[in-house]
Parts: sequence; C-alpha cells; structure tokens
Amino acid sequence: MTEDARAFVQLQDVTLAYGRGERRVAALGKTDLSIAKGDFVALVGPSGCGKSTILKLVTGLIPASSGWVFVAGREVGAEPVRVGMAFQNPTLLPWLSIRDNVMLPLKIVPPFRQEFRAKRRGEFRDRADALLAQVGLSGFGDKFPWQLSGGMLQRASLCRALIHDPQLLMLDEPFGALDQFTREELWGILQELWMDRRPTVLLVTHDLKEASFLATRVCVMRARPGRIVEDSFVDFPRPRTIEMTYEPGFVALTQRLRERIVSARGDAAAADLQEIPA
Ligand SMILES: Nc1ncnc2c1ncn2[C@@H]1O[C@H](COP(=O)(O)OP(=O)(O)OP(=O)(O)O)[C@@H](O)[C@H]1O
Repeated sequence: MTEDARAFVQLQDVTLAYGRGERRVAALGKTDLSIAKGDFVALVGPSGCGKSTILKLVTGLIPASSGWVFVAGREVGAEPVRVGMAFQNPTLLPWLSIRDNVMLPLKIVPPFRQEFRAKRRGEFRDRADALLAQVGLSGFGDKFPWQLSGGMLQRASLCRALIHDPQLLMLDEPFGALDQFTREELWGILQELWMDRRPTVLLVTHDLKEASFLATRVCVMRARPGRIVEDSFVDFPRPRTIEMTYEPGFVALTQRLRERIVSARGDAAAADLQEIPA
C-alpha cells in the first residue's frame, strides 16, 4: 500500500461485495481513486455501477471488502472528518423550521455542538441566515418544510450540508427530482458555494451536463462489477454559465461521456455473457 500524500480522499485496490454466499453481489471491482483537497469530482455511469457504494465507502458507512480507503491522510473512520451530505430527497425534519433544519449539524457535530446552546440564538442563527440568503432563501428561515417548493427545499438542504464547513461534501443525485430550470439554477448556486468554501466534493449524478458543468473531474463507471473506466479533467473556466453548456467544446465533452457510458454498458454485457457457461 502506498498512500498518495497529496490526496484528501484515496481508494486503493478497493473492492466491495454486499451479502454472502448465493446473495453475494460484487458491487465494486478493484478500484483506485485519488481526489485532491478542494477538488470537485463527479461519478457518472449506468444504474447499479457502484456510484453510491463509493460514497458509502468514503463516508465509512460500509467497510471495504478488500483494499484501503483513506480520508485526510488516515484510514477512514480513524479520525473524525466533517462531512456534509445531500440526497435526491431533501429529508428535512417536518417539525423544525427551515433555519432549525439548517442548524442541525451544528447541534450534532463537534466542535460546534459544545457551543450550540450558547450560540444558537446569536452567531449560529446568523450563520444559517447568511447561508439561506446566499441560496436565495432570505426571509424563509421561520417557515416549515411543507411551506416550501421542492427547489426551495433542496436549497435548504444544501445549506444544511454546508453549515458546519464540511471538509467533504457528498452529493447523491441532489437535483435529480427537480425540473430542468430549477436544476440549472441550483448548479450555479452550488458552483458559487463550492468556489467560496472549497470543500472536497464527490457528486453522483446521471446528468452528464450537470457533471460537466460542476466538476473539475468526471469519472465514468461501468457495472458488473463496478469500476472506473475513464477519468476526465474538465477545464472550462469558472464561474461556468449555462450559456457555456451550448458551446461546441462542452457539447463535445458530454457526447464523449455519453458514448463512453454506452460502450461500457456493452463491455459489461459481454463480460456477463462470458461468465455464463456454454
Ligand atoms: N445493501 C445492498 N445489498 C445488496 N446489494 C446492494 C446493496 N446496495 C447496493 N447493492 C447492489 O450493488 C450494486 C451497486 O449499487 P450502487 O447503489 O452503488 O449503484 P449506483 O451506481 O449508485 O446505482 P443507481 O445509479 O441506480 O443509484 C448494484 O448492483 C446494487 O443492486
């Protein structure tokens, strides 16, 4: 094992199988992935190729079947790392106001939790309101989740993911349930938040335009077993705009990613056929 000292997240020779015996599913074949601090990496690929599995391994939710996962220079789980998460479903607590939902990580995560009682009506409240304003939700802090639209809830969910200045931001299809206009608006907001704070981001998405707009690197995966088959740098200047997504270079990138995914699907199907005895 050789650890990459510059990497903030590193998967080395990692494999992951769910279940045992007849129920065993080889979700991730031998995988290496190195992500520098402050990088924004998107994982794309067909359903079931192991994208969410990589997120779970990096957050330490599941242990690797073999290999090593390092975060911040230590084996995952050895040292607490501040992680922020957002999913397709915003999962805000219905009985809390939007502001209290956003402040939730400050109540739970050290070192903030020790100061929560003292600062919840002052500094922490201001911090939540400033973030809500940055995503266009000024004045909505006292509302409850049922009073907001899907796009507004997802903005609040991004605030909750970022309130405790996470070192790692894990996003699993955060905009998957939104209409195209709201989604594009939120790409701009997420890009701005990332440029301001520079957490290390891992984004899982099925939307190749979203991956190319937001990420500095796009990793294409294939299924059965899951592996990374291509790792592309995206060097369009920032801040990126929606207009840029219609430019030839951008369109060519998304087309190439699409072709790579389609051909990887073919490879996977061929691998499956080889595994079936004649
Ligand atoms: N808890 C589990 N138990 C058994 N198999 C699982 C479990 N979680 C995932 N799998 C299987 O592991 C493989 C990879 O799943 P994973 O959720 O990582 O894929 P994904 O690329 O995120 O898929 P999607 O794009 O559909 O969300 C799939 O074949 C899936 O069915």
